[in-house]
Amino acid sequence: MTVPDASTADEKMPPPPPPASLTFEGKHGRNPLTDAGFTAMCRRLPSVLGHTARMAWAVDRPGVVLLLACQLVTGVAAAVVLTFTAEAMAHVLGSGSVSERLHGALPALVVVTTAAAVGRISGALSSYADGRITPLLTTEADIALVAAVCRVESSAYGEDGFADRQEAAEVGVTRTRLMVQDAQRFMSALIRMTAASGVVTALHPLMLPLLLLAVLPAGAGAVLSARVDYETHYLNVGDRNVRSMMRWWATYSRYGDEVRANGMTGYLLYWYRALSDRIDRRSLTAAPRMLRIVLTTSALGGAFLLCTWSALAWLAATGRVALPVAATAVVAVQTALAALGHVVIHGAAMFHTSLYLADMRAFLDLAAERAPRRGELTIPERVDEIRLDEVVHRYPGKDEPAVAGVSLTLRRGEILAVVGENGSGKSTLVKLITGILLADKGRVLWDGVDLAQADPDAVWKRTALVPQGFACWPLRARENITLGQPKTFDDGPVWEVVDAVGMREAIEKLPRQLDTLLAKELWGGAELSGGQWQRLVCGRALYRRTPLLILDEPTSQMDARGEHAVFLEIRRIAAERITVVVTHQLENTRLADRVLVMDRGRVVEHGTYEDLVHAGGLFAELVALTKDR
Ligand SMILES: Nc1ncnc2c1ncn2[C@@H]1O[C@H](COP(=O)(O)OP(=O)(O)OP(=O)(O)O)[C@@H](O)[C@H]1O
Repeated sequence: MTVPDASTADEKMPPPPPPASLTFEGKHGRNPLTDAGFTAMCRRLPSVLGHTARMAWAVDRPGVVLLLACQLVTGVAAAVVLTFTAEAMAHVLGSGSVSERLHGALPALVVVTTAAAVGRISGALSSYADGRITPLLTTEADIALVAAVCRVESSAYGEDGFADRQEAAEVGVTRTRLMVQDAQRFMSALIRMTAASGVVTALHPLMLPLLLLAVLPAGAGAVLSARVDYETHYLNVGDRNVRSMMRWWATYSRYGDEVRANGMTGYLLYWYRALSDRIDRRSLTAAPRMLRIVLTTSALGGAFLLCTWSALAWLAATGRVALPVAATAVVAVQTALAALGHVVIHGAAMFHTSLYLADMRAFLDLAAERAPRRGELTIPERVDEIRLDEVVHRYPGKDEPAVAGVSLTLRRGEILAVVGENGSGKSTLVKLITGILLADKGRVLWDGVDLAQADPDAVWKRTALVPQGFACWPLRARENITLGQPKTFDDGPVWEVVDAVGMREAIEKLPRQLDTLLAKELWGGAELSGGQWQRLVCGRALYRRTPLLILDEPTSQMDARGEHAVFLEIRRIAAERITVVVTHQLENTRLADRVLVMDRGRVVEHGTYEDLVHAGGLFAELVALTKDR
């Protein structure tokens, strides 16, 4: 394992700590294998088949009809091949000259050839139907997952095990691709097996039980291997989740400068390798178990198979079955054996896939439970007053509330500045005002409507937010402004906000102006500076023209000109809305009608800039600190 460069520079430095050991546990961590034995597999198969069939039916009905028809034709063709093989054998091994015997067998051989050809064609058509259905099915599952995550209450992200369950569900989405294939192969093998078993049983009743014995060990082996594989996957979910996040953070071009200039590469690679080693170790522990399972079940299967062939030889040698019948039996046994083997193998594969699909479905159920269920109340177009009544919010796992009993009234036309030291609860307060988070205690009322009972979409339709950590969408410049509200028929309103945030010159210099893709690291296009991005994000909020405008540290990366332009615009449009600005630039609070000072989740001071600066409290202290440099 490589030790990071920074540490090796000093021999006495302790080795870096390994990544924390994470397991897919938490309160949702219940390994589904605890109830997935062999009987559970048999019980699960019809429901998994049914669910897949319903999903497939919803996305491609003609494809499903084609698939089912092909399965049926394949089965009938297999039965015809076997039946007419028996007839052909009877002629070939019967009495008469060679040419007479061949002549007699000819019609049956023609039927066998035709049925075999039909079977092959329907097999090819089945694969075609699978190829049609599977991509649509995977896309549907994928979109369902993305939509579910986008809709959950934002508090769900902080829930124990939520991210790991999402990661497990992502694997379920990728495994959806195998489900139709597994189901199709299972069904086709089942039909072929039924046809062949009928023929075999007709030849001698002893043959079928012997055949079953020959393939059952292989089936048990496949199920046991699937369990071991899933168990390993289950143990690795947490580590894989962290590893893929680390991978993204370490390789994302936006963070490349920090990684390089702070000498992080060595440690990040150590981290990445340590996690990968841990995952590999678990997988390698599983390998000998798998080998033991395969060897044991193969040996058992081989022994039973020997018994089957010996029994057939004995039946023929003792005259219990006629020679032509014995010859057909060889073909039928081969067919039944192959089909039975496939039934068991593909049944086990479906069981395997169904374990992952179960994770996906369980996550979708969880996400549905976490979807907002607040009520249907709507919010008027124009909001005159937002009132907070003793509002408290505590994040899960925290002892202290982030907002600890805040009462406040915001009125239309007013600008409120919120200040306070790091961690004092400003951003949390903003999230409570917008209904992103709901109050644990107390109420947030928009014109008398309690946000806990209001339709969140109605609330967010009337909200524009510049969050502290904003997104630089890999979209065109235009969509980076209109995203969330693409209402323009021409670019007039877009240019208006571009002007308001002083970005006209920068946008006009882009190769395709508003059409320029702002995603250099992905597909070319252009890149903006940090401050330019922040101006654009402010433009995005201003473009919405909503009754509530909230800006959380909106100008932290801007130059003086940008900051001036943004605050001028905020002032200009303030009469029409309620505006909240969170800032550490205390001078900027001069533009506000009122300043709210927060400390440890509480409002400790409240007034105009002039009042507070002379009040000798926390605000005055913070202002003095900004001047003492
Ligand atoms: N998602 C979260 N989960 C758990 N705790 C959180 C979360 N977000 C914030 N906190 C905690 O809540 C408290 C208030 O955080 P908040 O982000 O509201 O502070 P802030 O005043 O906006 O700070 P800053 O000035 O640094 O932006 C902090 O103790 C923080 O650790």
